[in-house]
Amino acid sequence: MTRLALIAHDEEKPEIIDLVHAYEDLLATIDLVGTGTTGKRIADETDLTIERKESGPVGGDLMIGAEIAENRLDGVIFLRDPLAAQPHEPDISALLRICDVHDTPLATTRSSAEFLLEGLDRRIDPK
Ligand SMILES: O=C(CO)COP(=O)(O)O
Repeated sequence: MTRLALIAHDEEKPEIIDLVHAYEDLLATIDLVGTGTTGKRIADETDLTIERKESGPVGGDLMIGAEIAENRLDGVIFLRDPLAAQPHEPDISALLRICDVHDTPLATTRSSAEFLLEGLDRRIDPK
């Protein structure tokens, strides 16, 4: 089954909730995993089931990165706040880097996330 990680910084959480609502039918067919707070918001505010790792700043980003290293993930949507420094910047950099190492599709903005989801949709259900 296709497995996708969903992560958003606090300023971007409304955006990821909106994105998830827009693609809820597709996402219901995908195995979802998220960082702690993002995952809780998705679980509380949609009908989707999502596995929750730790919160990003306390290791969640690294836990997602570990799944990439194990080739368990087909994609990562990580809506980052481009205007605020994060205390766990080294963990964020590690996650982005390991996506590059494994050529795991990574989207860090709304529009690129939509491209990623459309691509996963075509892969799941070729037309
Ligand atoms: O900080 C994050 C990503 O770097 C996201 O973590 P939360 O989903 O727990 O807020």
